[in-house]
Amino acid sequence: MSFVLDGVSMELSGRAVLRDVSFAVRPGERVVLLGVNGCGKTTLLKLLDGLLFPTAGRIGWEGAPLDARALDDAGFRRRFRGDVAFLFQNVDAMLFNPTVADEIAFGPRQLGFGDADARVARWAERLDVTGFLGRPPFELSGGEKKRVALAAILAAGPRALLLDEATANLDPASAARLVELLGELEGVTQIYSTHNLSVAEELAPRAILLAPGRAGVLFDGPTGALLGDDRLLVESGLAHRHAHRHGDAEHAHYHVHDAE
Ligand SMILES: Nc1ncnc2c1ncn2[C@@H]1O[C@H](COP(=O)(O)OP(=O)(O)OP(=O)(O)O)[C@@H](O)[C@H]1O
Repeated sequence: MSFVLDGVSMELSGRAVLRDVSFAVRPGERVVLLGVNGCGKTTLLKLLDGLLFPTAGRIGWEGAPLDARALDDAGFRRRFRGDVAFLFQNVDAMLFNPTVADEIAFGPRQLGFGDADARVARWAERLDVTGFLGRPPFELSGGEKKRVALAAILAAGPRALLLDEATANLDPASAARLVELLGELEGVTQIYSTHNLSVAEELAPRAILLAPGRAGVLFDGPTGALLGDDRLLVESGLAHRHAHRHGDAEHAHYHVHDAE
């Protein structure tokens, strides 16, 4: 699945959240959107999911405009919603079935897949939620809910994934397993948002850096190159330069804020 943003700006309640952002994502590509809280990562993912429409500029999906008119068309909407899945930062908004098993089966059933039960078993196992299948999603922990929501999304076989802070509130082992699993999804276009620099390079080889109030993107290129660029990380607010003295010598350190 390909996506194109061309000069996209977004205002929310009269405030400029994104200004003149342009980039293209190729089919099967993996990209991580990086930036401090409030720089517009979630807004950008919502634009790519057709949940919001830009104030200026254009968004394309698979070579066609992604706008309100396109999504008014039932055929386009069915294709788009069948192919593109969004993991919300707040997964509570996504879980509404009486049991975890029903939650994971919901998408495959809606799409008329005959193998819904097999999909539930497969994705529950891969996301390590088999032990919760009979329980109501609302009583699970935050990290458990996130794994259930992802199993539910993946069971429906999306071809593009928009993941808002996918590893936030997962313990280190669960986060590592998730990153590994996402890396195994061949041919699925994946766009992540995170402010966690320590997972960025494992999530995607390409990073796009946003900063609040800045036009365009600060960086678009190899994730490793961004992580090695202290000046840019400081400029974006993801790291800060801290100078202090030992006797006559001054030392400068870069501190990276990558706590969840
Ligand atoms: N509905 C809204 N009305 C007005 N302002 C909004 C609305 N939604 C978001 N914003 C503002 O837009 C900016 C970008 O928000 P967004 O959620 O996209 O940031 P983010 O980069 O995902 O942040 P975080 O890392 O905290 O999730 C923030 O300053 C936020 O306050």
